[in-house]
Amino acid sequence: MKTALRGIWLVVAKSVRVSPWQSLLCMAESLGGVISLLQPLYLAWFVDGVLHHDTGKMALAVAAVAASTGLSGALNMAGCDARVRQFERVGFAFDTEIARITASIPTLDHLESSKYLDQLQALRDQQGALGGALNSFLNTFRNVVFAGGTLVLAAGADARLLLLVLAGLPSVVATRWIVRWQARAEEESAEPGRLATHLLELSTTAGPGAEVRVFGLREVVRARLTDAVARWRAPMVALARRTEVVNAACSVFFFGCAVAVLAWMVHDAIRGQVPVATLVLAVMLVGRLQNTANVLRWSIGNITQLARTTGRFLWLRDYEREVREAHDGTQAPPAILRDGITIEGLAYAYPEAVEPSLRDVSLHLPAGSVVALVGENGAGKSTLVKLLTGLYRPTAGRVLVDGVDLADLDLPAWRARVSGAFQDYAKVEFTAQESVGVGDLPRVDDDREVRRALREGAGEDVLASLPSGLATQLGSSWPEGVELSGGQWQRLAIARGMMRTEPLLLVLDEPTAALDAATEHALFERYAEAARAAGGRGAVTLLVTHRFSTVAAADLVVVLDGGRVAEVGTHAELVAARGHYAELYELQARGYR
Ligand SMILES: Nc1ncnc2c1ncn2[C@@H]1O[C@H](COP(=O)(O)OP(=O)(O)OP(=O)(O)O)[C@@H](O)[C@H]1O
Repeated sequence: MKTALRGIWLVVAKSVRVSPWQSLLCMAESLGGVISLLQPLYLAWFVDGVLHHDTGKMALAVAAVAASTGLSGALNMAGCDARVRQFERVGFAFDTEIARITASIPTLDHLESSKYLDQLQALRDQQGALGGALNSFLNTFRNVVFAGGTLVLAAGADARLLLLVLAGLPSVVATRWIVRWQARAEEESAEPGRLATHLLELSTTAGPGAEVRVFGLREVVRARLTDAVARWRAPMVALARRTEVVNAACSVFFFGCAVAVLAWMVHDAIRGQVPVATLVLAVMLVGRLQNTANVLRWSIGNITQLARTTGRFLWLRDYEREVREAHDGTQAPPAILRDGITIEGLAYAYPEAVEPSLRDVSLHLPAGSVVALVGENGAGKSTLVKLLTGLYRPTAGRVLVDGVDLADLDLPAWRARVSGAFQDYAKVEFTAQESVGVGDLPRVDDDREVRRALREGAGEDVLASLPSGLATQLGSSWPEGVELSGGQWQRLAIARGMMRTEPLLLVLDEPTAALDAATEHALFERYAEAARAAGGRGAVTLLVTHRFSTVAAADLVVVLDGGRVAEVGTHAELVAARGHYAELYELQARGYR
């Protein structure tokens, strides 16, 4: 109930914010409903006038029917029109807000959890549904007003008619089941729905298209897609079938009761105990009373649906607030690093993961140092990088920036002092200038800076190959857009990471995997030189790589193994120690001989 009230308040407040005047006009429909409510009464007056040869009463009844029909028709039309318009505008306002909230959640954890992804999928699947929630509320409001009026009219005509309200109760109870089935069906559909979207992407986008064809996966993908779509639709189809059966049973029960009550009243009318006008009114009201039962049913259904839809939105909003509050640090990051970054007992487990991916990691990354992070696939390197950049919240332990806990720092301000290139780099399909320039938004239009970043990020060749230079639109799906190779996209991502000139933490998480070993080595040497030259700022440069030739140039090498720190030292120290690092280094060196 509390969720439903919160949901109603949410949609009504949004509607008023979008347009107070249209919101008011939407209510005109309910007023029209109230006016038309009294029509059976006018008909009863008319019948009474006929029976008692009272032309005045007949004329009054006709005038009342004509006036109420005209007025309620006009109000209905105006209200309905306003409602349709308002419903779209409110839906759009909510969809925009969902996009804003999703993008502004400062961490990435929610995008790694299937529970959160299912909720987001349900919100995305039901695009415009929050506008529909306003519609549901307005319908419910109109229906409840109408139902209440009908009940008053029925009670005034003959109390036995109220028995028909009881006859409608099974359908009200059934609605609660239907709503529950509906919720379960939506939940059951969410995961296969995501799978179907993923498979559709696999079979219709160019990127995975090559592997799908080379490995002959078309049939497998098609079969899985058919299965996923079937699993996606099946709960809904089953729900529709069950709902129809239950509804039909409820209608049969109601009409059985209605026939019995009317027969009872006819019996009394024959004996002169019930006036004919009342009988006419009763016949007219039977349909409306069934409607009243349906209305109550729909209202429960509508409000529960509204509560569920708005509940997902409120969940998203609350989640964003919760994440923001968990990162409520306000301290500004230091202008320069003096001590460096200290990691104390850090652990991280991905949402729903059984085992933590990082545990008990303690390290000191001295100010001004170039640190190489190595380890086999799945050792936890990228996870550590994301914790240092504040993209994940540690499960345990902390990260200290010059002695200040990262949790106490203002997260956006810390992010503004972090730069780099990531393993899952983004293909930003803007112009080349913007694609690189967004690495430092205030200087996105500064083409000298963009060219410098391209130079430092080994992206000059890419620029030279673009037909309109920095003005070239990237991405073949856009008009005159140019597609780039994987390595070219990656170089642009590296250049983007070079846009900020004063980072305190520069992260290079395997940004060079698509480059040859010599280019990677040269690039890293350049980073290391630049980092040492900028030693006054104390920036820490963190390079994640699998190439040991590159690692040798680092001041400090950290070896991760199974989520723990296995070794720490300089390249020379670790080779001399003849441990895991020396073994991996020797293996790779042998490969090059
Ligand atoms: N989104 C995720 N959800 C659950 N587990 C994850 C997720 N991402 C990574 N992991 C797990 O965390 C562990 C560490 O992964 P991480 O990506 O940090 O390794 P890595 O050392 O960077 O590997 P690679 O060299 O392959 O990039 C792995 O066991 C991986 O399965």
